[in-house]
Amino acid sequence: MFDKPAGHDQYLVKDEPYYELVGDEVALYEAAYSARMPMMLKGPTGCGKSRFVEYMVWKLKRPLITVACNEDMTASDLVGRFLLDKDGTKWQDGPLATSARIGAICYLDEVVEARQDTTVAIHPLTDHRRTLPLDKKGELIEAHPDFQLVISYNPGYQSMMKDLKQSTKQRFGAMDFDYPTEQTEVSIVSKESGVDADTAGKLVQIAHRARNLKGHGLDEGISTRLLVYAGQLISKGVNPEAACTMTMVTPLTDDPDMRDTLNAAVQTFFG
Ligand SMILES: Nc1ncnc2c1ncn2[C@@H]1O[C@H](COP(=O)(O)OP(=O)(O)OP(=O)(O)O)[C@@H](O)[C@H]1O
Repeated sequence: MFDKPAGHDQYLVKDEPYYELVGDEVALYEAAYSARMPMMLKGPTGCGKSRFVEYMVWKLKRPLITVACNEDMTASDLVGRFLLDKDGTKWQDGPLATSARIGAICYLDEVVEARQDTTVAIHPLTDHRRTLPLDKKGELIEAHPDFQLVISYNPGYQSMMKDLKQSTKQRFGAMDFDYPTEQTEVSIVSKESGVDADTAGKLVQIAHRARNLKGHGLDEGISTRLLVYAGQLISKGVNPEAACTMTMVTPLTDDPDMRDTLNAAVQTFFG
C-alpha cells in the first residue's frame, strides 16, 4: 500500500454508481488496470462509457479526474501552467499532472477533439516511461503506481482530418462499447428515469428504428442518454409524444423529412 497523496480523497466516487453489466467488460477492465494499461473506450455518444468508468473507479477505489476535451484545449490545459497572483508566479498542475501525482484514473473524454500537439502530451505517460515532463517548470513527474489513463473515442465522428495518430492509438488497449441489448436498455431506462418497463420498452423500440437510419440521413442513432431524458420527462407528467419529440427528435436533426420519419416512429408507439 502507498500513502494516500494530498487531494486523493476529493476525487473518489463515494456511492456505487448504477451500472448495468453488458458483457465481460468489468473483468477485462480490471485485468487492464492491474497491468496499468492505458485504455481506450470506443463507442457512440451516450452509450455508457463514462458511467462504466465511474463504476470501475468506485469498484477499484481509485480517484477519478475527468477532462472533457475540446479543440481549443492546449497541452498546458492538461499538464499545467504558471499563474500570476499577488505574490508573483505560481505553478498550477493541470488535471493530467494531478492525476499522475495522486495516482488517479484520468479520463479524457472525446480525446480526438483535442489538437494533435495536445494529444502527444500524453505519450510519455502511456509507455514504459510513465512520466510527465513539465517543461516550463523543469520537473519530471514519475507517475504514481496507481495512475492510469483512459480515453474515450467515438468512431462515428472520425474523419481523415480528425483522428488520433497511430503512434497515439497504439499506446492503448481498447474496448468496444455500443448501445445495450434491448432487455438491458429497457432496465436502464426504467431504473434511471422511473418509467415502467412497458413505457421504457416503447422508447427502446423507437430508438431501434432510429438507429437503423444511421448513415441514411442520421449521423448518429438515438443514445441511451436521450432515452433516459425522454423517460424523465414522461415521469414528470409530460405527454409521451411531446417528451419524445423534445428528446429523441429535435436534438438529433434539423432536416424536416427526417423529423417526420422520427415523429412517425414515435406516433407508432405513443400515438
Ligand atoms: N450500462 C449502463 N448502466 C447504467 N446506465 C447506463 C448504461 N449505459 C448507459 N447508461 C445511461 O446512459 C447515460 C449516458 O451514458 P454515458 O454518459 O456513460 O455515455 P458516454 O458513452 O460516456 O457518452 P459520451 O461519449 O457522449 O460522453 C448514463 O447517464 C446512464 O443513464
